[in-house]
Amino acid sequence: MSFQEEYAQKLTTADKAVQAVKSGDWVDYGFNCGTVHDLDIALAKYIPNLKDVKVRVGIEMETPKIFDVPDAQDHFSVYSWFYTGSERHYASKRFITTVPHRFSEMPGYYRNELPPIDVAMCQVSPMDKHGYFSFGPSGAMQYSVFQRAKHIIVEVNPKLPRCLGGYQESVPISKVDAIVEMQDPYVRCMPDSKPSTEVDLAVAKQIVKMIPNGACLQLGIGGMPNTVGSLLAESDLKDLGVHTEMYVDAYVKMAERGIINGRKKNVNPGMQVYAFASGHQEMYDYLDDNASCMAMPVDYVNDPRIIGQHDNMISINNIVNIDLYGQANGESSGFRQISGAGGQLDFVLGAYLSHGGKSFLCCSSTFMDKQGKAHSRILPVLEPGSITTDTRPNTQYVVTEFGMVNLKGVSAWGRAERLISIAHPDFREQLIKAAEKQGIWRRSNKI
Ligand SMILES: CC(=O)SCCNC(=O)CCNC(=O)[C@H](O)C(C)(C)COP(=O)(O)OP(=O)(O)OC[C@H]1O[C@@H](n2cnc3c(N)ncnc32)[C@H](O)[C@@H]1OP(=O)(O)O
Ligand SMILES: CCCC(=O)O
Repeated sequence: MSFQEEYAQKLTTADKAVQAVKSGDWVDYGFNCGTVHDLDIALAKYIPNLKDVKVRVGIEMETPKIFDVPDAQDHFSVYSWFYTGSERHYASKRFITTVPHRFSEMPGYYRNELPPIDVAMCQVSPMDKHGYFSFGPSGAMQYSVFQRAKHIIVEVNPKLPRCLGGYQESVPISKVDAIVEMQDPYVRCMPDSKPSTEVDLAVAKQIVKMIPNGACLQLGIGGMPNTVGSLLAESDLKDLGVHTEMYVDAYVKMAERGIINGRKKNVNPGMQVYAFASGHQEMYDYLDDNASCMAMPVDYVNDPRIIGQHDNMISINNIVNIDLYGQANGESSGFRQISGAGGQLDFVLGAYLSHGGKSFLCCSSTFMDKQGKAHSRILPVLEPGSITTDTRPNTQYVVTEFGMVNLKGVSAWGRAERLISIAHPDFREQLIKAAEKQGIWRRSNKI
């Protein structure tokens, strides 16, 4: 049978395809812009017939339609690898939970730890002449999701870029059980980022000064890494490389200006290596069939041992807050889950293993709540419920608009002193008093 004949045989409608889902099943929805679209609409109609379905999602750019099913918790629950606004805003409905993970380990969870997925679905780009569907910008762990899945449905999106890669970036038609074609195709984009503030720029400028020519970059999710990317795109730096979990818009600008060429990369020279890509249409167009970009599984990209092999690896990630011990929280506000750990710790660890490498955790010194009250992001201790994404010995550079400190090898006294020095001046006295009470303050100027 030719690939085209096999395609025709497996082609079905979204409404029929979702009938493969039974009560009690584990369903995987894809993630990022690879989250299914027409299949989601169909399942939202069908799922009220079912009970106890468990659906895995992550990095949702649009709220899945199943979230709006009436009495959702009577029919299914959602396990999110990484919250965005969708999960945050539905959290009170109690059908969503998060799954703590280190992203580099996730393919292993699917292969070895988790119950096999009963019905696995994701978006793919159109089949190539060899019978393969590309996972597009959302490869990362999709191959491992399919490895033990009992039933596989792909949703073909002709607008999804075909992302070339090293391995596990695509699936052959022989492994697929059903094919659905997206009716009004488009690729989901990240919401437009808020314009950079003076504070973002003050943080970004300090980091950019620390980046040498020939460095290899990882920019994390969120406002500040984004601002650093924009500054880098306008900089005179040379011969930068990319080895990053998440490919973001700023890399395109840097590559088009010739700032990124990967010439100095000692691993995968010349290639921009990434696990998934989240951004806007221009970036997706850039990635399409681009032989200088390499989509790789996340257990390769985020493996700290691989990250550490890159000389001058520069990792830049955002945090929600940090305490005077240097414990950094990148994912929650007390008990409220905001996002996820993703690959933050993978890159913090990997960059430190790199010859000349540095990891930067950044945040504004204060956070303004919805009532307009300012709160310090540098705290005496993390609030109850807050998650320690990076434990204290792993934290290296911490940056706010008031400065940058390096905590590696620094004592408890020294950490408190350094972190207070980059806190907002309005909070420094309060922090000193708290540090005294906690027994970690001595005007010592000792490390
Ligand atoms: C995908 C990846 O893993 S890339 C590799 C690295 N991985 C990571 O860095 C993962 C951890 N980091 C992150 O998730 C992000 O960088 C964050 C959450 C730290 C910052 O992301 P941003 O998009 O800049 O956050 P933003 O400032 O828009 O805030 C997001 C939400 O958190 C809330 N928030 C942020 N800071 C605080 C705070 N100190 N206290 C209370 N709430 C807060 C905001 O109000 C907002 O909530 P809302 O949209 O429901 O109103
Ligand atoms: C799907 C999970 C993505 C992440 O953890 O960054």
